[in-house]
Order: sequence, then structure tokens, then C-alpha cells
Amino acid sequence: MSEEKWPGPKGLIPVTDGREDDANVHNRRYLDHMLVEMRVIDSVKPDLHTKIFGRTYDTPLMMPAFSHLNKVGENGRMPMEEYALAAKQLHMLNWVGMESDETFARIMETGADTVRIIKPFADHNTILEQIDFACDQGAVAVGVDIDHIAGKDGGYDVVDGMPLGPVYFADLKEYCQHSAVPFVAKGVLSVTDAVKAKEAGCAAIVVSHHHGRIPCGMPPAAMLKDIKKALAGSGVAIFCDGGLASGYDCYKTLALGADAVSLGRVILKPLLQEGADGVIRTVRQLNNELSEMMMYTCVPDTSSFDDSVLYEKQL
Ligand SMILES: Cc1cc2nc3c(=O)[nH]c(=O)nc-3n(C[C@H](O)[C@H](O)[C@H](O)COP(=O)(O)O)c2cc1C
Repeated sequence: MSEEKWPGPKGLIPVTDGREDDANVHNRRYLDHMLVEMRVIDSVKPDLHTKIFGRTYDTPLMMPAFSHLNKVGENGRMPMEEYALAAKQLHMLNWVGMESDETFARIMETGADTVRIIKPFADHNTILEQIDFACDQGAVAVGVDIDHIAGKDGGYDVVDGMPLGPVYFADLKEYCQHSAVPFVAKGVLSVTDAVKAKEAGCAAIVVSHHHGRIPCGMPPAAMLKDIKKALAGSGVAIFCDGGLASGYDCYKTLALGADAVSLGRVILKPLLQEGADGVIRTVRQLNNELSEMMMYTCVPDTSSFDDSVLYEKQL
């Protein structure tokens, strides 16, 4: 696999090594093996507007929860502010990952509707404080990336000197009750966790393995059908990410059951090279590809996806 798709300096930005235990490899393979039948009679140019957390956005594509992109560009802005500006201009939902309250406040100043994802810190007070800060700043939703627990040494991970820890069901329940805005469990890759997140009171889950944190992980999109069935009628929104590199990948993930999808490394290179302009160009391209595929399959709007158009090619 070419590094072109997963750009960035090794160490800072995860780069797939192409080994069989790298979940990114299986993810790519799964998406590539999903083929689509054609339904063009009665098809029209689709409407991409999508309701997320009760607000209507121009697309079901969302910005990623990125972190650690702190290098300020010549214009004085950090990459996380740049893609927030792109989100605002494209009228799409913005997400951010681990960052200080100060950085989060700067991102909110862009005016982009933003979801804050907080690390599963061992110190739960930090989580509660960051939830409160996000709510005060006007975040649309908050959440925890529950899949970032294990480190490579077999213990709890430590990020920027901050120890991470377990997220028990009772913790998740507390965060949901504590938050003044909808709470999201990011990093669900099983029906078991999806049901626990629902029972804890989460308003949404992100079906994801966080760019392949878990070795040998199932492709997130492959888990969607079962998770959707398990959460049917609950009102819990199901989002998904994982190696979406084109609007066609986004289409397949939406057809498989995601209510909206998160972009990730597909915007990293244009973001780091060109800032907001590069992100805007990339997202427009992805929206066009999504729209094209919806036209080929007679899907008039984002609430009308149908997985019966998909066929899994023999692996
Ligand atoms: C540089 C970088 C930083 C990230 N930081 C976070 C983070 O702080 N919190 C989080 O939940 N996910 C974080 N992620 C994971 C993304 O939100 C997303 O789940 C992941 O990249 C999967 O999408 P992709 O395969 O399309 O890249 C980060 C990803 C990258 C590439």
C-alpha cells in the first residue's frame, strides 16, 4: 500500500505498515471489495442535507477528531483551526480530539459547530472539567474516545504525559448524565459496546477503531449492519470512520447503516500542505463523488440509503 494515502511524518501521524495485523489493511480491503449495482431509472440529483444532533448540515460528511496538530502556520493558525474554518465554510459538523481548553476555545472562535472528544484520562475530574468547558464554549456534543485505553506496552497509554485509564459502564453513565449536551462514545467496534453505550445514555456512537489502534481489528463499516440492528428504535445516532478515502467509500459506509461519516487521514495532507483551502477542495470532491454514486443508485437524499445495492466481492 502506498504511503501516499496515509501521509505524514512517521511517529506523529499513523502510517500503515501494510502488515496483516494492521487493521487499516483489512479496512481498505473490505471497502474495495464492496461493489454496487446500478439503479438509474427515476434517479435525480440527490440532496445531501443531513440532520446531526438536531441540526441540519450540508453533507453527511464530518470533520475528523484530530489532535496534536499544534504547529502554527504562517497565518498564525493551527491546523485544527484551519479545518474548523473549512467546516464552517462548507457548513458541515466539525470534530476535535485531544487538546487544551485554550486550544479548544480558539477552535470555537472560528464559529464552526464542533464536537469535542476527550481522552479517557485516568483522572476522571479532568474529563468532567473538559466536558463542562466544552459545554460552556457552546460545543454541539462532547464525548470520549473509549478505544484509546491500551498502550503498546500492554498497559494503559500515556499521552503528552497524561495517563489514560479504563472507562467503566458507570463512568460512561456519569459522563452522559453530567454533560449538558449530547454525549458520544467514540471507538465502538462491537454490538456489546454499542448496547452498553446506549444503556449508559449516549446520544451517539462512532463506530471506529481509531485508525487501527487495535491490531487485527474488524473494519468499522463491516460492523455497521449488526450494530444498527441492535440499536434500532433507540434514537442513538451511528457515525462511522475508518480509512474513507473517497466519496464512494463514504457512500458504502452510509449505505451500510451510518447516519453520518467522519473523514480522517484523507484530509490530512491537504490540511497540512494548503490549510483550509485544501480541506475545502478535498471535501467538495468527496461530496461530488458521494452525489455521483447516489445518482447511480437512485438514492435521492441522505435518509434513503439502502444496503441492498451492495455486493461483497469474493475476498
Ligand atoms: C493526527 C491524528 C490525530 C488524532 N487524534 C485523535 C484524538 O485526539 N481523539 C480521537 O478520538 N481520535 C483521534 N484521531 C483518530 C480520528 O479521529 C479517526 O478516528 C481516525 O483517524 C480514523 O479515520 P481515518 O482512518 O480516515 O484516518 C486522530 C487521527 C489522526 C490522524
